[in-house]
Amino acid sequence: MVQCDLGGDCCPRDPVTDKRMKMDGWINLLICFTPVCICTRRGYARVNYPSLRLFVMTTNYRRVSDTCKRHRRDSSTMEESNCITNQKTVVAVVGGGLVGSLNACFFAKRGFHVEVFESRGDIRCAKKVKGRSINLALSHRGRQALKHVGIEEKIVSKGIPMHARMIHSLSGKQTPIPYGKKGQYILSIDRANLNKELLTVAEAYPNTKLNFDHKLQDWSPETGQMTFIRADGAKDQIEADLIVGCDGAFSAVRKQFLRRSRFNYSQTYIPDGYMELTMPPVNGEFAMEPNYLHIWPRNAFMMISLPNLDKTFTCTLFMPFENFEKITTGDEVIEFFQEYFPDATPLIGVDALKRDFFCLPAQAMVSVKCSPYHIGDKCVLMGDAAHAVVPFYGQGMNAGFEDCIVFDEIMNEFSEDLGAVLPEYSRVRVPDDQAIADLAMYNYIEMRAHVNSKWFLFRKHVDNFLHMLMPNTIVPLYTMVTFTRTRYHKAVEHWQWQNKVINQVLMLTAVGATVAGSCLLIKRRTDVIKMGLSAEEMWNRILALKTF
Ligand SMILES: NC(=O)C1=CN([C@@H]2O[C@H](COP(=O)(O)OP(=O)(O)OC[C@H]3O[C@@H](n4cnc5c(N)ncnc54)[C@H](OP(=O)(O)O)[C@@H]3O)[C@@H](O)[C@H]2O)C=CC1
Ligand SMILES: Nc1ccccc1C(=O)C[C@H](N)C(=O)O
Repeated sequence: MVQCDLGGDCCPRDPVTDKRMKMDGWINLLICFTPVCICTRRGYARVNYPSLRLFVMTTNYRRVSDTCKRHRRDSSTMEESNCITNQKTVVAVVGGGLVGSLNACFFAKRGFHVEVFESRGDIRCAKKVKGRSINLALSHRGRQALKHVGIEEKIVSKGIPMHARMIHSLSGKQTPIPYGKKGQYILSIDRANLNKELLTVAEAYPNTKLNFDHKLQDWSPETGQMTFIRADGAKDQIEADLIVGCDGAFSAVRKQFLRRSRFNYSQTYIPDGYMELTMPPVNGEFAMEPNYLHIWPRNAFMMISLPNLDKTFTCTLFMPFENFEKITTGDEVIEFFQEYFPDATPLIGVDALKRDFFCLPAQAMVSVKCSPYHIGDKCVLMGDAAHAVVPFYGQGMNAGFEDCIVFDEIMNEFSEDLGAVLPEYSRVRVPDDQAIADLAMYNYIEMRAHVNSKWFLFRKHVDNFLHMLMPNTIVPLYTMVTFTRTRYHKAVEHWQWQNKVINQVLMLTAVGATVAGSCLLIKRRTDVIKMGLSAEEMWNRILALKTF
């Protein structure tokens, strides 16, 4: 048994011979460089398999020793043995976005040698971070994952709690609808900052290397060999034991899956697009109440607004593309905003609206479902690469982060046997990710239309009241999804069951009340007549109640 103490033997074993490596790093490097140089003469830098292996072994030797030293200080025997047994496994995480960088931390914690390949440059050095920017809403699942890598508190301290939806009516009246019980909230988070923090945490592991400007072009499921194109057009060929595809909704890793039999795939663009606008601070303060997710629900479309740390709000208008296309001039923009968002118009500013509305065209939103998520013991998809969802539940990132926890839990359960872990991960995770994809579609209708309905608000009160009486039996859907780690598909099943039960109970109560009321009326017919109410007036009063 290899010991992992400072004075003892902490050398990694050669993955092929299983002998302990005590080679001089310099000799190793020399051997490495020979094939690289020959290939460079052909016009591109090609790192072939044996050289990468040797290179990885060299770096492993150094990095794994460091990891072991660190673990020894933590005096965790379990971790020590992990870092020795896993030294052979090279994990390539493709995509250094939110899920990729977090995943790198999970694998690094296990002592694997982790290489992250990201198509962009290092966003920590960029002046402006390109790409989608719909505000993130961090909730329980995402927080649990961040806690696992020790940065929950840091990220939470930079988030803005949103305790409730704030509904803006056409007349400008604002009505809050709490997300859950007192003290329950979601957090408005800056995506770029979170991504930067996660990259920094990943990089701090001595057994992790971040490779920016590496865009995956192709890979082989048989050998695990990947071809990357670098920013200067040069190609790198790299091999890994496990490829983790975290390269987003248009994943290049997933392309290989599409060529295989019995791989299910669907992609749906919704007919609506989104456009982001900024609401600046007023006199250095937030222009509206900051601790809410503001919604202007207009049935067929909506605008939402989430607070940022710089006291601005990011307003996002979600609307069918055809409506966007009807607005072609600055005056039409103002007319549209005055009609549907009169209270927000002066806060965003007429000039800014006229200008910003035409800066970028409305962006599309796609939902991707696929299964399974793995190929043999070689490759697994996570985050948007496995399940891009529309943004309306604010669960895209949380689900992607939870993917990392679920994978980690299964790794424990199956003692890191990738041949068993990967199929189990697909089995467990596919139904949950598909459930949240459907819920995200549903939540658009809830946010833009249902929140206007008195019946919906009444049902919310009923659900909350019953939840208070029977906290384990009746749990509002939003609570299960956002404030617990109830499996998404179980949450949907439970929601459907409790809806049926509550609606039946309400129906019976209504019938009972009507019967009782009618009996009373008949019994006191004379009193009603005395009140001078005609049958028609009675009927009108009943109709007035129906709008409720
Ligand atoms: N609110 C928002 O605007 C956004 C939210 N999110 C949230 O984050 C969640 C999870 O995101 P995640 O799964 O990490 O996906 P992301 O899209 O955030 O990250 C994927 C990363 O992989 C990179 N990439 C893409 N193709 C390749 C390739 N061929 N080779 C190497 N790198 C590649 C992407 O770069 P590039 O972008 O240049 O293609 C990107 O940096 C989403 O579900 C969503 O909810 C994510 C993005 C935006
Ligand atoms: N972050 C988002 C981005 C776009 C659209 C919605 C959200 C939400 O978070 C919605 C929230 N969960 C809600 O149900 O009110």
